[in-house]
Formats: sequence, structure tokens, C-alpha cells
Amino acid sequence: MTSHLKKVELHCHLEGAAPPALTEAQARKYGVDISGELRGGAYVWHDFASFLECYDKVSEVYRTEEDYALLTETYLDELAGINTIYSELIVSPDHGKRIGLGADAYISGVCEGIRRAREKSGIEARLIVTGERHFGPESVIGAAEYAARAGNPLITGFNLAGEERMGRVADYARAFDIARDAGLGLTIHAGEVCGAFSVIDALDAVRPSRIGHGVRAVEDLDLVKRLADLGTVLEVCPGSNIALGVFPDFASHPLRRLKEAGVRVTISSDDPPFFHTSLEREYELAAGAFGFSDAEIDGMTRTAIEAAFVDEETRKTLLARI
Ligand SMILES: Nc1ncnc2[nH]cnc12
Ligand SMILES: [Zn+2]
Repeated sequence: MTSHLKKVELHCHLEGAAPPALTEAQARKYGVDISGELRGGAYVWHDFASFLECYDKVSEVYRTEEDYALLTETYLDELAGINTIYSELIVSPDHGKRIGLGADAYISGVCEGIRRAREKSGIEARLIVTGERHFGPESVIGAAEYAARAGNPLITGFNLAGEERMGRVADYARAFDIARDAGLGLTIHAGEVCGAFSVIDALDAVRPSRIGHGVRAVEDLDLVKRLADLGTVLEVCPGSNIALGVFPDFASHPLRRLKEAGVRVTISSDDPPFFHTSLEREYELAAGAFGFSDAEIDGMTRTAIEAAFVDEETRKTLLARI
């Protein structure tokens, strides 16, 4: 049982956390036929590309500032209910633009959701703006420019997500320069759908302090050593990896091997209902399928706080709670 453990999540895509029941209600409200993407209370996809299509379609039923406030508040309330003290949400202003809401109103709704949840439970949250590779390099630069000039104290990081097979990290390096210059924390999806080379790309072109997933680094032992030596933190999402077929089962998942090789690992849920998981289940898997002790799990939670994109005062306060 891990219900007594304090929890932290560094890697969850906001629209990817949308509860199916809420998405159904939103679709009804806007008269959208979502039956191709959501059936019998479950999101419908069959591979990584169709997952991304499903994700983008589901996002389209969240259309107003209030819709985003409700989505954010709902997810953070769920996290707070399982003893979570800190959450970083990956947000995509491009999704706000695509439904005509605009980036400012999108972010403003998300911030209102954070405020409401925090008022009830004290849960702390920050935003990582992401560019989506499949929307093209120009849109990724646009997302970085938006994050850099937003001047929003809750936006503390920049990420690159989406179709990992599209382009190489170097094609997006300019966006990371913009984000770095603005003082944002950097993380990149790599080593999830693509192999170890994508993690090497990320380190060579950007050298982020964290990598989203990064688990396929295990295919290259020199790279594993490089990650350990650099202290790069991996945002590992085991349930997502199994659902997407990155590894066939938890027995072959490299979380424990990476940890034992000295890589700094943390646990997150990625897009929980899409992958039939939750942060609660990921912590349970850490204890059950991976056999980590409470002390080891607390250690990973501490690593997550050490790597969090927060000011030092907040980090200290969070660390004191573990
Ligand atoms: N697991 C994932 N990988 C890349 N992009 C994503 N966007 C939402 N979930 C993602
Ligand atoms: Zn992700």
C-alpha cells in the first residue's frame, strides 16, 4: 500500500488527464460526436500516432476558460485526494489556439483551476508549456516565445512533446534557447517511441536537466552512465510505456535497472485515463511490480522535488513535507 506516502508528479499532460466522464459531458454540451475517440468510458486508440490523434480530438471539447479551470481543478483535486503535494502540468497553448480560445485565456483558465484546488487542499502546482513536434518547428518556437514573454509566475518550464519520430531535437534547439534565456526549466520527451539516439540528441542539442521518459536509454549502457554522471532526472511513466507497447510488460521495464545504475528516476502518469492508469496506480506499481520499499519510493519523490521547476523557498517547503 502506498496511500500513506506523500506524492509528487512532474509529468502529466493536462488534456491527457481529462476524465472520460467529463469529456463525455463536454462533448454533449458542445454537440460534438466523440464516439470515435471515446467508447464505453474509455478512450479509443491503437498505437502512438492514433493516441496523439485521439488526444488532439479530445482536447477540442475543452473550449472556454471555465472548461480549462474545471479540467485543471478536477485533476488536482484527484491528486490531492491521494496525498499529492506538488504537480507539474504540461500545458499546450497551441491547443488553446486551435479551438479559438487563445493562449492567454487557456492559461488563465488553467491558473484559475490551480487557484481553486490549492485553496481547498494546499496542493502546489506549476505549468510546463510544451511545443508539439507534430505541429511543426515554427509552432514550437511560438510556444517557447509565448512561455518566455508570459511573465506568469506559474509557468516555470518548457517541454517538447508530440510525435517523437518527427524531426530531430536539433531542429527545435532554437525554441529551447528562448526558453532557457527566459529562465525556464527544460525537459524534453525522448527515449519513449524512439531509441537511445533520441536521448543522446536531447543531451547534445539542449542538455535539459530532465528528460520525459528517457527509458529507452537503457539500450545504450554508455548513455546510461552519461545520464547518471550528469545527474539528468528521468520522468518515468511505467503505465504509459506498457500501454503504448514501449516494453511488453513490467518485468522487462527498465525503471529498476536505471535506478540501480545511478540514474535519478521519478514516477509520473503521463496521460492517465488514456493509459488506464493514475498517479495512485503508478505508486502502487512502484511498490508491487517493481518491488521498491517505502524508503526507495520516498527517495524518488524527493528526487522529483529536487528536480522540480520551482523557486528554492517552495522546494524547501516541499522537501520538509516528505
Ligand atoms: N506520452 C506522450 N509522448 C509524447 N507526446 C505526448 N503528448 C501527450 N502524451 C504524450
Ligand atoms: Zn508525456
